[in-house]
Amino acid sequence: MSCLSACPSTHSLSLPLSTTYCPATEATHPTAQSLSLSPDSPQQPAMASTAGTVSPTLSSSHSDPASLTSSLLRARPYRFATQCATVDNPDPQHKDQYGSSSVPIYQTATFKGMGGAYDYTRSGNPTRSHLEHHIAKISNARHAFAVTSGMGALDVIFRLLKPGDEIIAGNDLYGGSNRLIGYLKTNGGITTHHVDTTDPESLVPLLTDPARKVAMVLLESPTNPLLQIADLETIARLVRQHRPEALVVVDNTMMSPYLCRPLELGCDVVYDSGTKYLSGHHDLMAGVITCDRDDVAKGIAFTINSIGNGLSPFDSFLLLRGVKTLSLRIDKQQANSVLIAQYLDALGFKVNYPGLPSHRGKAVHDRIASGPGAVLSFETGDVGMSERIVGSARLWGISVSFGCINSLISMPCLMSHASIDPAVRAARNLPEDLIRLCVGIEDPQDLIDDLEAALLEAGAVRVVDEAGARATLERVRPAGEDVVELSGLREVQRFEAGRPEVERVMTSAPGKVILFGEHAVVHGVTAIAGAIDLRCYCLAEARSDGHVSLSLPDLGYSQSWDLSTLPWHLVSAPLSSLKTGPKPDTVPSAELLALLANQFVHQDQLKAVQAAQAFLYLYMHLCAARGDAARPAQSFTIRSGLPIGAGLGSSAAYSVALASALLYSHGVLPLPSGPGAAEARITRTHADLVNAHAFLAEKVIHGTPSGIDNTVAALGGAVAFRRAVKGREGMLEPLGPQEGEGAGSAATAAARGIRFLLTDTKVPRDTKTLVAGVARRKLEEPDTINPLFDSIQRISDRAHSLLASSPASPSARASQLAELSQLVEQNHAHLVSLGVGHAALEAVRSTTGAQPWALATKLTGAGGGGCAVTVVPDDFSDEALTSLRAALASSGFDTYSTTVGGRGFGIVVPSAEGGAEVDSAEGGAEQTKVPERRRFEESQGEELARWAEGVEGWVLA
Ligand SMILES: N[C@@H](CCSC[C@H](N)C(=O)O)C(=O)O
Repeated sequence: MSCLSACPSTHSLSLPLSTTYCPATEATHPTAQSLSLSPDSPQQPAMASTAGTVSPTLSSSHSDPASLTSSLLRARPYRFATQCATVDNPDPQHKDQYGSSSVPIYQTATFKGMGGAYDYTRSGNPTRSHLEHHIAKISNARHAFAVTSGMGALDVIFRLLKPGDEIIAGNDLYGGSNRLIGYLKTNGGITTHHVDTTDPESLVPLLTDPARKVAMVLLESPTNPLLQIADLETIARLVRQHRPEALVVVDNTMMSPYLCRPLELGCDVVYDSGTKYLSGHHDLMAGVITCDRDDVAKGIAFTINSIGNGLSPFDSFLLLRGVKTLSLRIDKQQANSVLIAQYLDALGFKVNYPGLPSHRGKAVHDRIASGPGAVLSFETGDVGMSERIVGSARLWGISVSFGCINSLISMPCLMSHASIDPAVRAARNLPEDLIRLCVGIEDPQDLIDDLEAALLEAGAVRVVDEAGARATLERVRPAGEDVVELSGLREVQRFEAGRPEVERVMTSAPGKVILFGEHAVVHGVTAIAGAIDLRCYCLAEARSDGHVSLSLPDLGYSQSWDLSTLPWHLVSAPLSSLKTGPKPDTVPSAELLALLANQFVHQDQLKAVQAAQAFLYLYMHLCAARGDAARPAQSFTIRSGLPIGAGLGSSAAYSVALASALLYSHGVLPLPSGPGAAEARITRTHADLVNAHAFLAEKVIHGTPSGIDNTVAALGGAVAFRRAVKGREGMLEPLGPQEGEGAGSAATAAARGIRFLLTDTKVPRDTKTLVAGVARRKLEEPDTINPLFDSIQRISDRAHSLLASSPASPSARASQLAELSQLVEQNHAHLVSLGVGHAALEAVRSTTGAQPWALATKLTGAGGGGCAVTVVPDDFSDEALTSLRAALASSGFDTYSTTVGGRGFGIVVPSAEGGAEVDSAEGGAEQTKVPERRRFEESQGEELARWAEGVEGWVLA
């Protein structure tokens, strides 16, 4: 396929410096293998989708299934990793006469003859052209240029400016860029205004001031070294609106084209230091520039030829080789970074990393990029301590730069940002004690071990308990920080721990299954989810020792806190009304979350730490909202009858069970009552209050959850949910109980009572990557993906009306289930086409779809592994279900039989003659009787549900 010859501004002698890339023609697979292959073309060009399967509906309805399947496979553009690995420059001028597998190094200064493509390597070189073509391809850019360093790239870009022009740049930016900006001011008559680029509005006064000659906006996101986030998309829009002639230029080095492609967000020019992630091995210096505008490209090409800083043939070869493994390296470096950021965060350091839920810019970053990257920074509070940590590290190399496969540690103020005047650093709030970590591909445990040794040797942490596999550490806080804590402590010591209103409360909440619309829901399509009858259980009990504790036996976690040591001063102002709970747009306080993170000794258990953080946040929030000085001393034990982290809403079930236990035990909600205990009801208003609190807990755990999971867990039934996107309002419509019916009393949804079989493939998946992959395909292949979303919307709409109706007869019910089964099959086929299938899910489908069972199954949730959901018709016998479960178990899958659309959260209402009580309750009036407590704490899976059924007095929403 000859992309370049098809493009109007083909590589030519007059413009030999850059390669013009034509994404429309080359984004898809190359043509069949032939002798004219260019170097590095894949030997197996038909790389299948992730799932490797195509909708059975599509293939079976076509007269020639093989050819349709084949053409569908061929029509798909390669994914990013494949694009990186396949160097495929189809320009006939670049074909190698020997078919070399890698691009040769044209180590020559001159080329013989006249009128050829090349004459002089300063002006152009085939090895560099190959590299530039490749960079343009993976950046989805029309033009790309390779120069001798990242700063060389910025210099070339700055030469698009004229004396008198003005630049807007960030407060936090790389020291080398700042130095060049200073040079421009002194020698080029070009001035720069530094603003807070985390707030797009801060640019508007300069953009709209007619006296200002703003010709360029220079952005980094995340910034170097504070990892702050600039909303590139919004800023580009504001610049386009107010100053259309100005260029938006982005230093994308931290992200690379793998994680962020600013041209797609509306920016004009993007540059990367190729020294870093693109090459990956710190064995060359390079810079790359990409842009779409032909006039800008022409100016850049002119400068590079004039000053002669085009990348040398040998470095072009090395960089091309490095790019091939870009996504592979970043995936590993990023995964390591997340662990290291969590480790430092849990120790109580102030960590700057957009992969942490508490990062201020996380929501914006998640919108404009597909991963947090592999650079993070943290503060110790003391310059000397930071110097000792850096000096004590061994595996972490002390070095400037980042993006290398080896992990590096540095102090920006002494190294990469030393060229910024200390007074300017102080004015721009760049902490002198900041340590920057650039994470490599080593084993993360070795990295953490080395860091931990350095922290210990530097006196930044101390051991508080050496028992167990890993010592428990505590951060040693510099003197300045103690003052803050002490003032908090003085304040809280005025209060005494009290007792809860209800001495013992037991609650539960269901998990959920997404029946239709997963993935598409992210893009504004309706999703349908329903409550399942696997539940989470919470037991809250009074204690009298001034502590609050949390025990999560399923995660092997237990911790208690002295109430007087919690940072109460940060929640002294109530965050919400007790009547309505936290508002839907309440954002958890990053400051409080950061301080709460100091409270955990088990930093290595991410899920448990997140759950505990949500617990403390909710507990403290409720105490503050009650305005009650007496903070009740309580212990909470929470068990999960749901598989954790399998996409069945275990965290929402946890949040709802916890929120309801807190609200009832603190007396915010009265215990449900009715004319007699049997008629006790939970009202919709009370369920909404539980839901509002649970949503806050979900935000603490997940950052920006949609709210669908906690709503299903609180209210039960089924819901139709649509996100608000592109100015269209969102929707969260319960398909089950309505106000006045008792939150969960009426069987209005046909979903109630429909049996489903859930199968956990136990294949771990990375939801975020799968979601990002679909989003990327939507951008790259709108003509393929948008029709799939439209079809999923039609499926959800149909399911919505089916589930909202109540079939009048058994035959109507049978037809309803038959139609639901068809929708399940169709939705699954679309999900596979979106690329989120997995062989294990297909194995489940082939078992459930085989005779004698012949049931419809789809993946549920993120896909790529995880769980599958199978519709079980009413006439499907228990024996058949047992044999099907046995067949699935023999393939190594876990199965759960459930009904969907059942009841929401529940509470055990105390009764005088309840079940046998086995442990001593401490005083108190009302309390739930808990039979066979050991079974509650120790039984597994369905045995836990059986235990719960034995507890008398459940009232369910
Ligand atoms: N001595 C060099 C420092 C290079 S810093 C390299 C890189 N951009 C980083 O952020 O680490 C200089 O003064 O330029």
